[in-house]
Amino acid sequence: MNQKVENLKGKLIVSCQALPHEPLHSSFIMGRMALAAKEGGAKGIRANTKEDIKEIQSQVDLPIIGIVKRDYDDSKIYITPTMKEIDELMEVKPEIIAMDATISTRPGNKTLDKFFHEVKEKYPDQLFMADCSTVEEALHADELGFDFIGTTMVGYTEQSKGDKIEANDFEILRKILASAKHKVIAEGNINTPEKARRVIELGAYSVVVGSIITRPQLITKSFVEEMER
Ligand SMILES: CC(=O)N[C@H](C=O)[C@@H](O)[C@H](O)[C@H](O)COP(=O)(O)O
Repeated sequence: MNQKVENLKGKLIVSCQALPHEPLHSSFIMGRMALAAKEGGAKGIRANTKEDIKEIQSQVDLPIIGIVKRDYDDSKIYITPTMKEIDELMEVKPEIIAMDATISTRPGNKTLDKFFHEVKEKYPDQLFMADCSTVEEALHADELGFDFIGTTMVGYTEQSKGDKIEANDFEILRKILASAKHKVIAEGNINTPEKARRVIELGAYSVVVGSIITRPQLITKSFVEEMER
C-alpha cells in the first residue's frame, strides 16, 4: 500500500460532496472545501465525480477516495454502479475507488461478485473500498478481497433500515472489526469529534466525516431543529 494511503491510519478523511441539487454544487467549491479540510488536519478526502476529484487534486496533495454517484432506472445502487463509472474515475486515478457493496443488484442485474471480479480483472493494481450497510455485506466484501471495508450505507438500505452506526457503542462496526481481514473505515453519520475518536479507538483504520463538516444546509438544519424542538 503506498505511503499516501498509509498516512490515513488513525486519521480523518473528510467527504467533500455536493450533488447538483445542493447549494454548494461546484467543483471549485469542493476544491476549496478540501483545502479547508486539509488546513484543519484531515489526511484524506472522499469525493464524487472525476471533475470534483480533478479540482481537489489541484488544491491538495491528499489521498482521495473517489466515487461517481449516478442513478440507473433498473437498480437501487447509485454509488459507482457500473464499469462506466469506474472507467471515468480511472481517468483521474484516485488512490482508492469506493463502490456500493450491498446485496442489491447492479444495473443490468449484475451481482457484486461478478462486477467486482470484472473490475479487479481490468484494474488489478487499483485499491477498492466497499460501501456496506450490514455486517454480512461487510464480511462478504472482505471475502471478495476489497482493500477497505466501509460502513457507509448503514441505515440507508432496506436491509439496514433503522440501524444506527453508533448504537450499543458502534456494535455493527465492532462486529465487522472482529472478523474482517481487510482495513475497516468507519463512515456514515459519524457526526461528532467524540464519535470519530471512538471508532478509531475501537480499531477502525480511518474515519470518513462528511455532512457535519461540508453540508452547511444540513448543519444549519440541525441548529434550527434543536432550537425549535
Ligand atoms: C448514503 C450516501 O450516499 N452517503 C454518501 C457516500 O459517499 C455521502 O453522501 C456521505 O456524505 C458520506 O458517506 C459521509 O457520511 P456523512 O455525510 O454522514 O458524514
